[in-house]
Amino acid sequence: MAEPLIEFIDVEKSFGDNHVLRGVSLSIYRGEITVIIGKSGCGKSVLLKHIIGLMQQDSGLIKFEGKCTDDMTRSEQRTFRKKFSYMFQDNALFDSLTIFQNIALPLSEKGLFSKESIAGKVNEIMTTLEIEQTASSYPAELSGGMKKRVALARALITKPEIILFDEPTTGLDPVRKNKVHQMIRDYKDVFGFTGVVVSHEIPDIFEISQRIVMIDQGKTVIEGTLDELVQFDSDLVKSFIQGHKLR
Ligand SMILES: Nc1ncnc2c1ncn2[C@@H]1O[C@H](COP(=O)(O)OP(=O)(O)OP(=O)(O)O)[C@@H](O)[C@H]1O
Repeated sequence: MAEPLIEFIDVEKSFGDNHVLRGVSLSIYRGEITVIIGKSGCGKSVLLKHIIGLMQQDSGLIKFEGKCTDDMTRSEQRTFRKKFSYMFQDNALFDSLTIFQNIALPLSEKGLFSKESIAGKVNEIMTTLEIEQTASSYPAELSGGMKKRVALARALITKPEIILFDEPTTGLDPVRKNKVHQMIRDYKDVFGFTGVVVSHEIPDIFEISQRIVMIDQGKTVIEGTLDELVQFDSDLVKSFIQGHKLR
């Protein structure tokens, strides 16, 4: 099998007495969508934050393309992390910017595009996500579902190589939820990005993922394809894939 793009080996993380990650090992492969599932509070968001460098593990190794992050210079880590885009669970939109400006921000920060080119890209993605009518609104004026789509547009606008999605469809109605899943799949087919998705949308999310990682009690219970998961003889795994949302 190909070398993982991102690899966790026995990663541990505690917050005071709260031992959240107790030895998480997993592999993320290039061009695949990997979904991370597990009970609420088991450490899925914490895991994503380790990938993007917002948190540092207490022990264990995190590798990017075979190289330990601990052995990288800060500049090497920055270079790798520039390939990432992150869609936060709380959307993390800037309240003082309009929706248009929020979506345009990652492009204008790069300083590589003309105003016209940025406007074209932003308008295109807003149309695809059916939020074009919100361009001059502010985040506080939008519903939760609309804010999700704005955050999704902002994560996709730079066409990043790796996108981390933290519950991209929470709070959306079933039609919009399917649309977002479909969009993630379509974008992956067109741009070939690598996706890591934390989701409670089981089993719907399995339709767009090639690899599933399940975390329980701070450890990886299983990782593999849906077929491999189905074969796995564990009541916990079975109840998850049968659609129980163990919240
Ligand atoms: N910055 C932090 N400081 C202290 N504790 C934290 C911090 N971030 C997360 N935690 C704790 O880590 C645990 C795991 O949180 P996390 O948000 O990763 O769970 P999750 O699996 O993503 O949950 P959910 O499915 O509900 O979003 C929780 O007990 C949380 O309180």
